[in-house]
Amino acid sequence: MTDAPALAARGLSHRLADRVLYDGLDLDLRRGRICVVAGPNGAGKSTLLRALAGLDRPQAGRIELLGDSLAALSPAARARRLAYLPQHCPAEPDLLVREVVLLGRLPNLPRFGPPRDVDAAAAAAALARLGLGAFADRPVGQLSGGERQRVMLARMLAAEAAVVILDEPAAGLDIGHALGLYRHLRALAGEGVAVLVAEHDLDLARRHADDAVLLAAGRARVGPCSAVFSPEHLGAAFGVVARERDGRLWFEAST
Ligand SMILES: Nc1ncnc2c1ncn2[C@@H]1O[C@H](COP(=O)(O)OP(=O)(O)OP(=O)(O)O)[C@@H](O)[C@H]1O
Repeated sequence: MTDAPALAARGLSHRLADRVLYDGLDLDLRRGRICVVAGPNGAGKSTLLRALAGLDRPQAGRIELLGDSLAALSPAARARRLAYLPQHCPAEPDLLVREVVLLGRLPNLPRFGPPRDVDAAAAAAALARLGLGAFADRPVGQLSGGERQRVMLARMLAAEAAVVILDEPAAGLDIGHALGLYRHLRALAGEGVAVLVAEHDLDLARRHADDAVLLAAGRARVGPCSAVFSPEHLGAAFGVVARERDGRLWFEAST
């Protein structure tokens, strides 16, 4: 693994008509590491993730993906390097689970070419990894919300991208599957992928992140998870009283 970040953002800014979401934000995503983005509702997490994924042009700043300007890459070239799982990810309900997962290989296919053996193998591996083998031939519209979320995760894994960006992937998952999700993300990181996740569950975030971004009230704290997600910073960001006991966070409404 090289020391160069897989994705490097410098000076990112985003302003709404009436407020700033972030201004001059610098962030490096490194292979082998999980970075978690947290912050109150409306703080700008999804906005930041969309910019880092190349879906929206940042209002200011620049982003490099594996050494190239993100803005200069074609959508297909970008998607071969970076996979993005949005917060709400619709899927055609009649498609079979195996077909949805195979769609994750689209950026890798030769132009107008059918899936090759290598694509089928990557999709099958992603299905197996998420424990979805038994669902492979079911229409995705028949699955529960949590099952569908795992299918979308498998679709993202099938792309075999160097950087993965996930917007609240644990939302709607039971605790077992949420922990399983982070186990998969840690395994991905162990394979040299750079992982960025927006997460509302601060205990999950603190347990699994190496690095962190805390967005609140127009300010971005960026750095090692242990420093950024301190009780003091979290309490201030969410407007609550935060304490740490036995390594766990406890929150109370501030009076
Ligand atoms: N197209 C848009 N035009 C104007 N404002 C927008 C637009 N998209 C998002 N916003 C606003 O930008 C702010 C940040 O939205 P964003 O979705 O990034 O927040 P978030 O931190 O992901 O929130 P949540 O935790 O609720 O998912 C919100 O106040 C939202 O209303």
